[in-house]
Amino acid sequence: MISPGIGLILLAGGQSRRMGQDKALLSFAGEPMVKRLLRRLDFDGNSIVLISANQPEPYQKWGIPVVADDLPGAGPLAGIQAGLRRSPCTFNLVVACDLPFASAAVARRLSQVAEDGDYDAVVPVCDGRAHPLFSIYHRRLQGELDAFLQEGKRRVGDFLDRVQTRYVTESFPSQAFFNMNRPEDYRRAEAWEEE
Ligand SMILES: Nc1nc2c(ncn2[C@@H]2O[C@H](COP(=O)(O)OP(=O)(O)OP(=O)(O)O)[C@@H](O)[C@H]2O)c(=O)[nH]1
Repeated sequence: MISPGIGLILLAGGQSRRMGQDKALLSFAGEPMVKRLLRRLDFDGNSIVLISANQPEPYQKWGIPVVADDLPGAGPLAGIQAGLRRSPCTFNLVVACDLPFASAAVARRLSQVAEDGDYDAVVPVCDGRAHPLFSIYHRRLQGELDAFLQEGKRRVGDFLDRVQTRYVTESFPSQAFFNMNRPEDYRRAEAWEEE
C-alpha cells in the first residue's frame, strides 16, 4: 500500500480527441480504465479525487469523488490545480487516466522520495523523458499554480521548471509510463496485457 499521507488525483478531464472516445471510461481488458487504475495503484483508504470536465455519473456510481476543473478546457495543469485545491493531503500523486500499466511500485518509490525530502514536486524520468502526469505534487504549489495559469501558461513542464522539482532517474519499468492517445496505442497495450 501507498503511504496513507499521499492523496491520489486522477486526471480524467481531457477531450480524448485522438482516441475518439473517453479514455477514462475506455474498457481495457474488460475493465474501465479508471477502475483499473484504482485497483492497480492500491490507494485503499487514502484520499482520492477524480478531476473531470465530462460526465460525473459513472464515477459517482462507483463511489469515486469527482470535481470539475476550475478552468475548463485549460488542460492537465488545470486538472492538477483543481485536484490540489480539493485534496486534504500534503503530497498528491497525479495520475493521467490513460496509463494502463501505471505501477503501485513506482508510486510507492516516488512517495518515499517526496516524504523524505522537501520538494515541491517529484517527477520520474524514464528513458530520458520526464513523466509529469505520473508525479507527486505538494499542496503548497496551489498559489504558484494559480498565478502560472492566470498568466495564460499551460505547459506542465514549464511549471515544473519554476518550482523545486526533484527528477528521479532510476531504472523504472518503461511500460508504467506508456500512455494511450490513439486507437493503435490501445491495441498495442492490450496485446502486451495478453502476453
Ligand atoms: N482535468 C483535466 N484533465 C485533463 C485535461 N486535459 C487533459 N487532461 C487529462 O490529462 C491526461 C493527458 O491528456 P491528453 O491525452 O494530453 O489530452 P486529451 O484531451 O485527453 O486527449 P486529446 O484530445 O487526444 O489531446 C489525461 O488523463 C486527460 O484526461 C483538462 O483540461 N482537465
